[in-house]
Amino acid sequence: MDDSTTHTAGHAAAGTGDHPPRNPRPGPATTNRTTANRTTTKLPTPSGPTPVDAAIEVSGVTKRFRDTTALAGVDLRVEHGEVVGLLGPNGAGKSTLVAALVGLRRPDAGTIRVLGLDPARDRQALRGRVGVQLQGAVFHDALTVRELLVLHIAFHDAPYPLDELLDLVDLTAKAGTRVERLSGGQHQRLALAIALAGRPGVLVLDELSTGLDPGARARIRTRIERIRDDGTTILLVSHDVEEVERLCDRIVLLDDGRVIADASPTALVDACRAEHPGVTTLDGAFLALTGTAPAPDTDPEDE
Ligand SMILES: Nc1ncnc2c1ncn2[C@@H]1O[C@H](COP(=O)(O)OP(=O)(O)OP(=O)(O)O)[C@@H](O)[C@H]1O
Repeated sequence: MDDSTTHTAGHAAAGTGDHPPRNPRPGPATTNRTTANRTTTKLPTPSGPTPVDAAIEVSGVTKRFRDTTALAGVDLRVEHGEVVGLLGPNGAGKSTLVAALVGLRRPDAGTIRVLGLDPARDRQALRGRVGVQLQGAVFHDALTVRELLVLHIAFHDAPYPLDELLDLVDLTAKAGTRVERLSGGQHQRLALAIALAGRPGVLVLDELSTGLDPGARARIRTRIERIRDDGTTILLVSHDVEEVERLCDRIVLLDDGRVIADASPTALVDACRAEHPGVTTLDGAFLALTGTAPAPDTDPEDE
């Protein structure tokens, strides 16, 4: 995937209307879940009056790859300024959904609107208004970090100054290093810098801190908190339940290409506990709801 598709140019700084203050939607409702091999679970889902124009609106989206259904009718709404975590087991459809959200894949059916635009059709118009950090992004290896960031900064109307951007992702000391010489974690932070360069109103982060050491992870999370508190809408795709719990207002749980839960972290655990009394943590709720909990240890002497 090239840089231009991985990351965006343009503008949308704070105060342009793309990201008013954070405004998570309160209030319980229910979502039913039925699968052939698991119990039906009722979970709270946000409710209440919905504004006309959300930052991200996904409606009835399906995507098939030959005999695999990656997305099977996904509905998702992310309000302006909301921070939503997208969780799900391997193969749940998270990356496929992200690819559709950033215009890299067209759904077979359903509609997607990001800031009111169709990401597949209106990619140019969304450049700079949506920042995207994808797993495994590929950049121009021969450029230095500074050169690459200067290039991306030039795409935007109201970008971060270079020094601020480098500091934001802890790469000041690596500004003169060629991209090919970066470690995996440094490369990941460079991808984040590129996603952030134009101060986007909507940020899609796919595995924000995968591959980062604990110190780098903590620093990046603190910085994302700052960006979140400025009112940026964030969709955070992650396997890291702790990270999602810390950063997100709401969690959308995807399994087998379907949304099986949509609730605040606390509401999700509480609702899950009603059917799985042992569940006390988000980790536990994830395992119970997705049916991925390991089988209890069996004592051979019992057999
Ligand atoms: N290009 C493709 N061709 C065929 N099948 C695909 C393709 N991309 C994804 N799939 C399939 O679609 C399903 C969803 O994959 P996807 O990568 O979206 O899941 P994911 O939730 O991101 O998984 P992970 O957590 O492992 O990254 C999987 O069954 C996967 O094998």
